[in-house]
Amino acid sequence: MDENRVGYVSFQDILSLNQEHCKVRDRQAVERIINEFIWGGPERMQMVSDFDFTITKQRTDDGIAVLSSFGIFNNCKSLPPHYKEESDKLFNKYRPIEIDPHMPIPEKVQYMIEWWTKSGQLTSGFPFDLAEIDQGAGQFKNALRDRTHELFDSLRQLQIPVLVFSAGLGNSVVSVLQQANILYPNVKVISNFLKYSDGMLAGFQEPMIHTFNKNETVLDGSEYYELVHTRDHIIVMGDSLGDAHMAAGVPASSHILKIGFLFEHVEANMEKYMNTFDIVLVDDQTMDVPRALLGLIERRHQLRHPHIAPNDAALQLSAL
Ligand SMILES: C[n+]1cn([C@@H]2O[C@H](COP(=O)(O)OP(=O)(O)O)[C@@H](O)[C@H]2O)c2nc(N)[nH]c(=O)c21
Ligand SMILES: [Mg+2]
Repeated sequence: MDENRVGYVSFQDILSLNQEHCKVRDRQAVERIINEFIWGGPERMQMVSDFDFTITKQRTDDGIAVLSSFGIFNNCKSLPPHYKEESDKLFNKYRPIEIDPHMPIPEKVQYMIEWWTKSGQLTSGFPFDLAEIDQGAGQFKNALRDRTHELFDSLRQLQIPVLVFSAGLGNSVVSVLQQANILYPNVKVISNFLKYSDGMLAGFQEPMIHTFNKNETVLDGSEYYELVHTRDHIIVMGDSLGDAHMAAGVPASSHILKIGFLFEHVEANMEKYMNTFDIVLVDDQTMDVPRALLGLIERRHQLRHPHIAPNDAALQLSAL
């Protein structure tokens, strides 16, 4: 990408990337990739995002804790008496393994398969009304990052496919997105969905999505893969280190920009986040940075296709 090319955008001109809480290890690399995105246009873009604490906030204005997608389910009133207790036992056993900094990933994978399998077995053999999830999820439709609606509107207008990846419970994810009115046709949720047999819950549908296969390799051969595999400009967003690998499985030549939202134990985590994500946003509860990037892509797109009316004044360069 030639820095002298007309329309080349320099890092220092993108205001949202120059904010104090926006940490970037390699500004030149980020500048280059953003310019690739701008020149490639919306047709080459896709977005891959984690759900829990990436689309939902890590910290809310009113201090109310946001439940994870599994948390929304576990909170449902009609679950059998010992469900929560048993589920907590599994959590207390496997969660430390999941985040153990010393255990090699292949070893962890076995444990994660065990965890999701046992959780599926526990989530079996009793009736359950999905409306309960809707009730629980409804509380969190307003706990999405500020300006999530604007982000999803732009993605829809630019026809950029969005993959929401969650190793959590898909029914909760879909319910929150639906009730927030952002589950547009360009948005696809890949996650674990409840299965029913003879009116009773029967665990989760295949394929199992756990922490370490939560990436585009699970899409192989699917309809969605066909839709996105030529889109080699990818924005990845997540709040956990593992989320940075969600685009694994896309062609090696792809340009991937990784945005990480860091909130807890900022100092202890900073180095790892900086080494893992291209852009680290510290306690940023908005979608302003991804919106700014889309704004640049959209603006160039409009210059090339002037017959397309600007659809969101807030996304013009002057507002970035
Ligand atoms: C099988 N299982 C996995 N988890 C956790 O759910 C998370 C879902 O993974 P995720 O959606 O990829 O990550 P995020 O929540 O960081 O956005 C995993 O990282 C696990 O820690 C689980 N959490 C609960 N409460 N119950 C479960 O059965 C269960
Ligand atoms: Mg998350």
